[in-house]
Amino acid sequence: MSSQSQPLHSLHSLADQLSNSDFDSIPIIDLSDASESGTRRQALAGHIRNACLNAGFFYVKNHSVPTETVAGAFQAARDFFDTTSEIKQSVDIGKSDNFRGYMALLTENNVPSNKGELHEAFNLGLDPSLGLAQEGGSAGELQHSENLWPSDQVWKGATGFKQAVLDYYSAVLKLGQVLFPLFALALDLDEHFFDEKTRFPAAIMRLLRYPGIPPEQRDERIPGIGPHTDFECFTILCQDAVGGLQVQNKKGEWIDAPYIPGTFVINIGDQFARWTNDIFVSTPHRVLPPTSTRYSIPYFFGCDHEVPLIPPSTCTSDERPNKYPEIMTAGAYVKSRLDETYTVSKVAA
Ligand SMILES: O=C(O)CCC(=O)C(=O)O
Ligand SMILES: [Fe+2]
Repeated sequence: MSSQSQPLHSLHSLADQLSNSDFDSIPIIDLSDASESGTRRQALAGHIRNACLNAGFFYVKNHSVPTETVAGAFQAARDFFDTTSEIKQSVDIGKSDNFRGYMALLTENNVPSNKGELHEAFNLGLDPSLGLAQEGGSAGELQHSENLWPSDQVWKGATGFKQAVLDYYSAVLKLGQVLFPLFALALDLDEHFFDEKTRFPAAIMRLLRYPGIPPEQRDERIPGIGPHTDFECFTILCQDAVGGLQVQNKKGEWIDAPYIPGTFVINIGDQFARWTNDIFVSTPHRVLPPTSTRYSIPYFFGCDHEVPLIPPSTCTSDERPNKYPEIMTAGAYVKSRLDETYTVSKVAA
């Protein structure tokens, strides 16, 4: 099906109505109908629309990413973070021009008045070996480039690690490509609206490990990850069963986003909020330091770097003029946000 979608309800009136309501839980959306056409697909897009206009967060089930692929990625994360600091330092983010590689504990800080965050990370982007990355890009934009992989010489698990991580990366990339047309329908756009804009998607993935600490040793200024919004269009997050992720509603209350087996958590990022003239909401979230080691894998999905973030016609009106008249490309926007957040690690590198 490719036709311009029929509006589900008036997008603007629903956006106004939902911006005046609040949420105290996060909806679970069944993606079984993602491959359907007609009314079932429209109904699915309607559920996604309500979630994006209200909480900015939802779970998806029946997403078709194989369980073994997810388990393989978590095992790879455990194996990597359990190696030596020498192996981790061999791929330190300080060696990357592009935010790729390993970040040690406390080197990230979403809230400048804090003292760092209690997680370590391994960052990667669209890997050239997948044959999808675009060369070059304009000055000031985020560039596609090589990832930093540990070599076989320093770690005998290196090849298996890369394979498991890229298997997961490719599977979640496909899920992102299933979601973009549904977001288009949710915005009353032709479902192919994003196709040309996501040929070389800015898809940055992170393996995260939060060490467990006893509650009495928690320092308020050292969160697991401090309150923040994500930068890209949307995030596909897989978390283990430990818990600690919380989402802030409009009243300022922190709502738990617990582990639900077999699901991913999807949340809207600032690029989508800006692009949709704030019809989609990008919601603050944080992770409390867990009492036992926690692993998670966020995957940040953006559009091609050179795409200008101009709100589509369905997102503006006389009553809702464009709030962001300064036109930025997606790549320049994300780079400016990464530069702000990653100052700590660059100084430390
Ligand atoms: O670890 C999590 O559950 C959330 C991570 C997160 O919010 C992020 O990396 O942006
Ligand atoms: Fe986040």
